[in-house]
Amino acid sequence: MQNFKWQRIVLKVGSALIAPEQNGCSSRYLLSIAQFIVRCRAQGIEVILVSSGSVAAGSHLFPADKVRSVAMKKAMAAAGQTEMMAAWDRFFDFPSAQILLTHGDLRDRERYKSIRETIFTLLDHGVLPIINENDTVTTDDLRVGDNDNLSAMVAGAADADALMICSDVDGLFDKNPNLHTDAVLLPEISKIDESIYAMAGCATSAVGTGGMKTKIEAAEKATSHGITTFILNGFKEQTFNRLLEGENPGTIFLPYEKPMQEAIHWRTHTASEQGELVVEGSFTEPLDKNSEQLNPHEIVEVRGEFAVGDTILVRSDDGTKLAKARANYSSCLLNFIAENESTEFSDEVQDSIGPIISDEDIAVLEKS
Ligand SMILES: Nc1ncnc2c1ncn2[C@@H]1O[C@H](COP(=O)(O)OP(=O)(O)O)[C@@H](O)[C@H]1O
Ligand SMILES: N[C@@H](CCC(=O)OP(=O)(O)O)C(=O)O
Repeated sequence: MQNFKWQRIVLKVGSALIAPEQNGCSSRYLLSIAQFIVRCRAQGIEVILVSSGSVAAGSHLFPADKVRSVAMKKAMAAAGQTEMMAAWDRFFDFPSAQILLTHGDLRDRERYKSIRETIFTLLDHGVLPIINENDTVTTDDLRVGDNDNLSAMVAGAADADALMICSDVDGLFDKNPNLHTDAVLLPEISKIDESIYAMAGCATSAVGTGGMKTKIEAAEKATSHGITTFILNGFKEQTFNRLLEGENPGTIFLPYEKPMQEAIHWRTHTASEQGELVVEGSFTEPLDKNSEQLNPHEIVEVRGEFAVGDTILVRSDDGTKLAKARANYSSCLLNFIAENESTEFSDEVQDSIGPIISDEDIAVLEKS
């Protein structure tokens, strides 16, 4: 028996729970999840719902006998999203709000802060945020691609205490339980490493995206921010009763004892790098204390094209990933000053613009 004390939770619901027959939305499994949301709110726990299912819900509106192009899947998402919102709304006598996001929104620091403020304002006014990826507008470059990772980014943005990923299996098993009858459920994970990822297989349902791999990635993102993460079976009503009784009905991933601060967590797990700065190997530790000392002649290579404000990966010349940082210079200007032999010129530029990377906007990475 555990004693859970949550103030704010993010509940992620997979497609198989929304549209088990891919024939519009079904209330079959949503009722017990909706009741859980109502009971949490009655106990003063704030809830944010991340709901998949728009593609599966919209599927029945399009011919099944044709190959489904990307454009058709986007159309299914657009049509299914309204069905999915309507399906949730039927259960609640409080208002809900739809938020559709892409990775392009979350990795931009200003838009990320704006999303945070909107979520907090909705919660302050008793409105249930229902979040999904904005599948209709995403491109390969802009998408998160799966709602497990999206829900972990949302949990970080919302300062949640717990992330509950509701799926079609009881939790994480040592191998895929849909393929191996002897698979064993792992009730508690205290450290996520390669051995945990090695157990994760792909989705086996027609509607799921990412399988267990993306759920473990989500758990890693969330627990490093101090957010307890669960993988749960959303098909079973008892899952939610047990949670409310303080029991773990699935797999619990314990939070890091020393969670990352919000800005560092965002830079590490949500912002994606637009380019790379390869620096001399001598320029290493402690990077978060001496990053401002980086001088242009220690730059070995500028990779990719990036603008001021983008996130860049700082790598040492032996290939080690050192940090993710805010680019205070565009790739174009950095190339120019790195190639210019004159120290006087680079000093002048730095006097006017400031350091190439700043101690305030850097997330040092574990060496890899
Ligand atoms: N080690 C594992 N433990 C549990 N499930 C696993 C494992 N490896 C692969 N899976 C698969 O992951 C699926 C859940 O992921 P997915 O279909 O993407 O669900 P959702 O739609 O809820 O996100 C399970 O149905 C199962 O087939
Ligand atoms: N954004 C997509 C869901 C993508 C996704 O991650 O699905 P799932 O693995 O079922 O959580 C949709 O609404 O259909």
